[in-house]
Amino acid sequence: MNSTTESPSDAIATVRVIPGGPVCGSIRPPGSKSLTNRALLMAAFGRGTSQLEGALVSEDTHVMTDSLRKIGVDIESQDAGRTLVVTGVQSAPKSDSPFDLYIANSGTTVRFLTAALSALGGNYILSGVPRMHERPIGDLVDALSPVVEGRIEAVSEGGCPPVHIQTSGWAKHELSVAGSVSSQYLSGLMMAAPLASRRSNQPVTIRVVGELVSRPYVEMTADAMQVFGASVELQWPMAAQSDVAGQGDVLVQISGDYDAIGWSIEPDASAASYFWAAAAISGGDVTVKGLSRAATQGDVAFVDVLEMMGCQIEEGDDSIRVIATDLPGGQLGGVDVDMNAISDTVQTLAMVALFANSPTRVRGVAHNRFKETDRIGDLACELRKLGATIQEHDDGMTIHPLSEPAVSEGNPVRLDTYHDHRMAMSFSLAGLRLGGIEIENPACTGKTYPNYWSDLEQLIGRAHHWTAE
Ligand SMILES: O=C(O)C1=C[C@@H](OP(=O)(O)O)[C@@H](O)[C@H](O)C1
Ligand SMILES: C=C(OP(=O)(O)O)C(=O)O
Repeated sequence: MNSTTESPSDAIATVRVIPGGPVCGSIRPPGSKSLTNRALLMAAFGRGTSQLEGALVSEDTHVMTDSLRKIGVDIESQDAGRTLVVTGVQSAPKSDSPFDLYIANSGTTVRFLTAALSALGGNYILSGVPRMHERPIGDLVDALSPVVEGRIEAVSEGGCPPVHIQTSGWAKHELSVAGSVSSQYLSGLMMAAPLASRRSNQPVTIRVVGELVSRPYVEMTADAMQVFGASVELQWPMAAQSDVAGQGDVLVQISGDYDAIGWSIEPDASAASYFWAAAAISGGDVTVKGLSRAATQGDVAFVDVLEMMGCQIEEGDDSIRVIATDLPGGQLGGVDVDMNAISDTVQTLAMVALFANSPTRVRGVAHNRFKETDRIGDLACELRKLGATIQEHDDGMTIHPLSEPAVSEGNPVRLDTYHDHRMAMSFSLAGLRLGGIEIENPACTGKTYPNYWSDLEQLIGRAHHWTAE
């Protein structure tokens, strides 16, 4: 076993975070994945040249930029990719054969591109890693099939990628989509709408049939579209109407087009959750810079959950600080919380919950089973390896305080990450308190946070232990 401060490459087999005292300090996470991929898409099809500052450089944004470049969008990269200068295209790229676009395991990329390219027109095949070919996109394809001039198909079993698109755009301007599996379908359709309006000169109306998960991401889409100059009217059903057929539906009306803009992208709030949780778990005090409660990203609400558990939250002009040095009764309390709106932070919360003095019930996240991995079943399986008692529910889980850990420095336990960046980053938090946690394939954080391990080392002030293959 060796100790180094370098970020892991694929040759690194495991990482161990060395437990220690309170984590105190401040950090600015890299740019938001969700905002970077939205901004790239709208700039790519906007009128003129946009400049995006503070962009995320990671696998999920690489596959978006690579795909856009492949179809003729000019993207100039400056400052190691953190500044992107994007010149938009307005018409379908010409090619005799389909454009083969590789989207790895990026949900935003495949869902946003599927909708946008079907509206732009052209011939494309979008494919990714094996897990991507198990992640549903059928509801989006079903929404587009009656609307496109041409054909669109998700060819893997159960309506999953690869996606084959051959269209000359949308022939209609009214669509219905289901939103119970992912909000990215609706976000994709919303962002594609201005491309369709260009041809028809008509506003586009989208109706969401039934439940819609991850609402803040749809609000983020609407906000970002407006920044780029499109007009978006989002109507949320009143609670009292939601039992009446057809009247409980979310309705979106979109008109206008995308202009070229200069835009500064917020730091990633889901990434920030690990640092806020590090304070909570270790009895520390951590400030995340560049985010406030007014951020466009719903995941800043993770600090509200930590507040319910007993942490103190302090908001600065451009920062949020989590203080856990003086918890009531000296301990975190368990919570019963609906995380439908902030589902990417469930794994983070699960780690904090292990160190609370009462159980934590997470509700409303059945859609977490369709992400990079089954983030309910697989998470429960790994937590049990640590000796935790976990109850799995259809819509979430109950995490009991870890009274007798089955892991220690002398009795190490290897945790699988399932190629899920959020598994790896979350497990590092348990490592702040428990010796012997070996996290397999730490390089998988590259999906959204390639420098996670070195940033964590810097914040906690001690090096991790790495083992090579
Ligand atoms: O629109 C987005 O940028 C995202 C929406 C969420 O997905 P779901 O809508 O599938 O929950 C989230 O989990 C994902 O990381 C990013
Ligand atoms: C669910 C996630 O990503 P995506 O759906 O964009 O692949 C995530 O980043 O946690």
